[in-house]
Order: sequence, then C-alpha cells, then structure tokens
Amino acid sequence: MKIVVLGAGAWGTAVAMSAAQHPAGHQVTLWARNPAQASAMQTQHENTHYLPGMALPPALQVASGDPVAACYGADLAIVATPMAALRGMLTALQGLSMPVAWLCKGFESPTGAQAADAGLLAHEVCAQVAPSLRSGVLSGPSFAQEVARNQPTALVAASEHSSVREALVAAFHSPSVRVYANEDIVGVEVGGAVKNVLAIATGLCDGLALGLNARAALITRGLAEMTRLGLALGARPDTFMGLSGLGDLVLTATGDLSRNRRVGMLLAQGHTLAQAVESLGHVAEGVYCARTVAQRAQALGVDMPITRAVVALLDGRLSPPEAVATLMGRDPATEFADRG
Ligand SMILES: NC(=O)C1=CN([C@@H]2O[C@H](COP(=O)(O)OP(=O)(O)OC[C@H]3O[C@@H](n4cnc5c(N)ncnc54)[C@H](O)[C@@H]3O)[C@@H](O)[C@H]2O)C=CC1
Ligand SMILES: O=C(CO)COP(=O)(O)O
Repeated sequence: MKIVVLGAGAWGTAVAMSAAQHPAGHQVTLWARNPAQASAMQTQHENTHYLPGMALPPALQVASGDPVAACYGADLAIVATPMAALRGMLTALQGLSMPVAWLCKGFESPTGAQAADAGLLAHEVCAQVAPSLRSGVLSGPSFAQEVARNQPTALVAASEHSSVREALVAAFHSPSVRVYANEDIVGVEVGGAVKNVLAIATGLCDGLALGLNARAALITRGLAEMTRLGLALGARPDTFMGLSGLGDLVLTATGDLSRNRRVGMLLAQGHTLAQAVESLGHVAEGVYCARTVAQRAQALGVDMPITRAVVALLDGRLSPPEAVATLMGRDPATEFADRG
C-alpha cells in the first residue's frame, strides 16, 4: 500500500515509522508542514524535536509542500495534526477519493466568529467540510514513543465505511500492532477526547500526592461520565469498555508519558497553565477541549463533575486543592443513578 501521513509531530512520526516497517512492504511518506523540519528529518534520519532518539526507518520518505499533492496516488491518507488543524486539513483534502483517517483526540474548540458555536468531534468537522470523503479515525491506548520502539500496542479503527476500517487494518495491523475494527465512531472519538481531560485530573491528584485510592476513584467515576456523554451523543455503551474508552483512559491517566497527565501534575506543583503548556513542547488536547466537553454535556443535560472541576482549574477559578475539595464535597449519590 501507499500511505501518506500528514503531520510530523510525535504521533504522526511514530505511526509512519510503524507502517514503514510493515511486513507487507508499504510505501510510506511522512509529510511535515515545516520544510526545514522535513529536510532535517531527511538528513538526520530522526525527528529531533518531536520524537528524539528514534531512528527513522530507511524506507520512510519525507515530504513537505502541498499536502494534497503529497497524497496523489496514495491508497490511504492519515491526518496526524492536532484537532485545531483538522478543519483546515480536511478542507484541503475534501476532493480526494482514497480513505482518509485522522489520529487526533479531542473536540474542536471554536474560536473567533465561531466562538459561540458548539465544539465538534472530528467526524462532525468532516461532515461539515468534507462530507464526500470516506473517512474514519484510528485511536486507542498508544504512546508514540512505545509505538516507535515497536512495543506491543492495540488500536481501534473506527468508521461507518467498511473500506476505511479495512484500509486501516491493512496499513497498520502488524506483528507489534493489533488493529481492531469498530463501527462506533462516536464512541471511539468521545473516549479519545474525554480521557485527555480526565488525565489532567489524575495528574493533579498524583501531583498533590492524594494517593492510589483517589486515583482509582477518579478513573472509575471518569469512565462513568465519559460513558454518559457518549450515550447522549449516540455512542454504543460497550465501546467505553474497549480500547478507546477504558483502555486509553487507564493508559493516559496513569502513564507518565502522557502530556495531559503532566499538565495536571505541573498545575499541582504550582506552575501556571501557560508555564505547564509551554514546558511540554507538544500539544495536550485536554487543555483545549475541556471547556467544549463541559459545554456539550451541559447542553445535553449530562452531569460531568470531574470535567467541570478541570475546567474551573484551567480557567483559574479553582486552585488545585479547591478543585479536589469541590469534588469531595459533593452530596452523597447512588453509584449507578441512571439504572432503570
Ligand atoms: N503522542 C501520542 O502519543 C499520541 C497523540 N495522539 C493525538 O494525535 C494528535 C497529534 O499529537 P502529537 O503528534 O503527539 O502532537 P505533537 O505536539 O507532538 O505534534 C503536533 C504536530 O502537528 C503539527 N501541526 C500543528 N498545526 C498544524 C497544521 N495547521 N498543519 C499541519 N501540521 C500542524 C505540528 O507542526 C507538529 O508536527 C493529537 O490530537 C493527539 O491527541 C493520539 C495518540 C497518541
Ligand atoms: O493519546 C495518547 C495515548 O493514547 C497520548 O496521550 P497524551 O496526549 O496525554 O500524551
């Protein structure tokens, strides 16, 4: 297969490296928006800023320039930018006929003239700007550094189009990566977005040394609120027990490679949000989509207390100890209040 990965951050680079070593002998091109970064990767055989210390496979091609031109003749295009760049990229790709899948995890955070609009999931953005694309998402618990080292990983390929699911499995299922197909794109995207917000909460909890009991409680109650939002948006309940729900939540909420978890830890240590974000050098999508998650939940009448506390923390309305006190000070509740 010919595969083009558009976006050469940590995750786009790791995914391209993995596909370039696939036993089927895929031809893989990694496209970088910045021509200087592309030529540095070509000469150094490494993405020194986003994935330092990982040698790029010799077969991996690097490109820059027009992203649509980079896709000509490809069997599959992968959009590996952050959520904030997805709309622009899909608008550019709207006329393509091959399957297109994105890797970003979040809700689009509306800005400028659209600031009052609801923030959208990636497939909702695609429905607006590129409705004729055959599209889907590749998600699941997957730190870029581990995939780049070919450490065992399981992913989910979600799309309403079977040809997109099949293309993603053919491209990435390998001796080190298992790719499971799922038709529930809403559930897969909600899991990927909300787990980032919850990882900020567990980072805060661990940064304040509140203990393992507290972290387990946050993960479990976080899964409940993620599921409530997903069901209200039309997802299937079992998706949240799968790789893109529980799986990615456990990874991101507990794994020290997580950038979102690190934001929570840095806030607990007294850093400002601007300092925390600046020090990462990478995107932490939970910072940008927490407010949107809370707004969409409110519009649907879905209770998401952990998400609300994270938003108040990010907005500076609550200090780290106050955010914890707010969660602990809630009235007693029934564990499964939605049970019929
Ligand atoms: N790093 C990871 O382990 C994983 C990340 N993801 C998701 O993948 C997405 C990308 O994450 P990372 O690669 O880790 O981020 P990163 O912060 O390492 O890199 C972001 C990349 O996107 C590029 N970019 C930004 N705006 C762009 C635009 N307008 N056009 C083209 N390129 C643009 C940047 O130049 C940079 O190369 C995020 O939504 C993240 O949640 C998903 C799974 C794993
Ligand atoms: O999505 C990820 C792992 O599945 C990466 O999480 P972070 O963006 O928090 O590093």
